Amino acid sequence: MIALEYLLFAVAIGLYIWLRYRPEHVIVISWIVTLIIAILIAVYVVISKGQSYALYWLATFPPIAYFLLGGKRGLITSVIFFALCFIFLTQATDDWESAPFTLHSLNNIFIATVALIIILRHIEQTRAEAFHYLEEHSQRLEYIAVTDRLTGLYNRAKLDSALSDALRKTKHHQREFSVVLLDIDHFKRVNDTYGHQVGDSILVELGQLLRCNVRSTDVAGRWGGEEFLLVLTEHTRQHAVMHAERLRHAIEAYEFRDGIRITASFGVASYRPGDDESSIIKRVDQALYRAKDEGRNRTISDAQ
Ligand SMILES: Nc1nc2c(ncn2[C@@H]2O[C@H](COP(=O)(O)OP(=O)(O)OP(=O)(O)O)[C@@H](O)[C@H]2O)c(=O)[nH]1
Repeated sequence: MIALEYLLFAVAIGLYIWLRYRPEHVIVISWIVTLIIAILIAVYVVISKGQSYALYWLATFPPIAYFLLGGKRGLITSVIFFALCFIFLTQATDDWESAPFTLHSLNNIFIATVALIIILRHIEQTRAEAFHYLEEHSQRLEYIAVTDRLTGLYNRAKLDSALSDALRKTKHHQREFSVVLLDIDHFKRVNDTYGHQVGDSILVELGQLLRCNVRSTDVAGRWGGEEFLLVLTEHTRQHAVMHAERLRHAIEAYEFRDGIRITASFGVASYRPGDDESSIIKRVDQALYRAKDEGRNRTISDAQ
């Protein structure tokens, strides 16, 4: 029996260590470990014939169950385990002639255990609430860190990291990728004519238009002022130019707030071996500059 106990104990420890490397099986392994520990404690109580030192081990079960199974499951498992142990021990006192405890002491153990379960439930609930609060808070901070406040698109910091990611993946997997830089034409006039607030609304609407027109794998963000950058993964230059042209027509056809219409100029640059962040941005900037220079409301690529 003792050998079996050691074996079960070793299995429980082994499974617990394995958990660290198999997080996808966390629930199944947690249940198995909890069950093994419940069996170990129950067997120990039975073979020691309910000696008081053995009964102390009962108190270790609720913390383990809460730790491994979480608040709700830990509570239910602890209650079931203790109800079964209590029934078993009450029955056992009839069979064990020299039972080392009285019903009174068993009641005391029962009451102390109920108190322990309630305290652990409270601690677990507080821990879970704190965890959810921190999780929500960190998601909110993460959102703020990568989002442009006005348009809700990604901000410059996120675009920088998306650009670095795209470059790394492209170099590693020999794939294509392109960037598109667009700038609203004569935006100063919009501000001067309708006011800065209307200008802001147009930037917001343009942000929504861009968001609806990029794939989930692409990244669209505000590069600064009235400039927006798209990082288009797995886009050849030809595809990126077509994409930019579609967007340009969509912007031209769109009726913004108060019936205002705007146009935008587009620069397109595609990855060339040896590129880094600054070289590809320099080319897309030059392409955009040429689009402006050649009359605006057009798309120019770094191959033209
Ligand atoms: N409303 C608003 N305007 C902005 C914002 N950021 C930049 N601008 C304005 O964008 C305008 C950019 O002006 P310019 O750089 O002269 O360019 P443009 O008038 O668009 O002319 P081209 O780019 O040459 O076609 C300026 O008037 C800025 O004040 C913003 O967040 N909100």
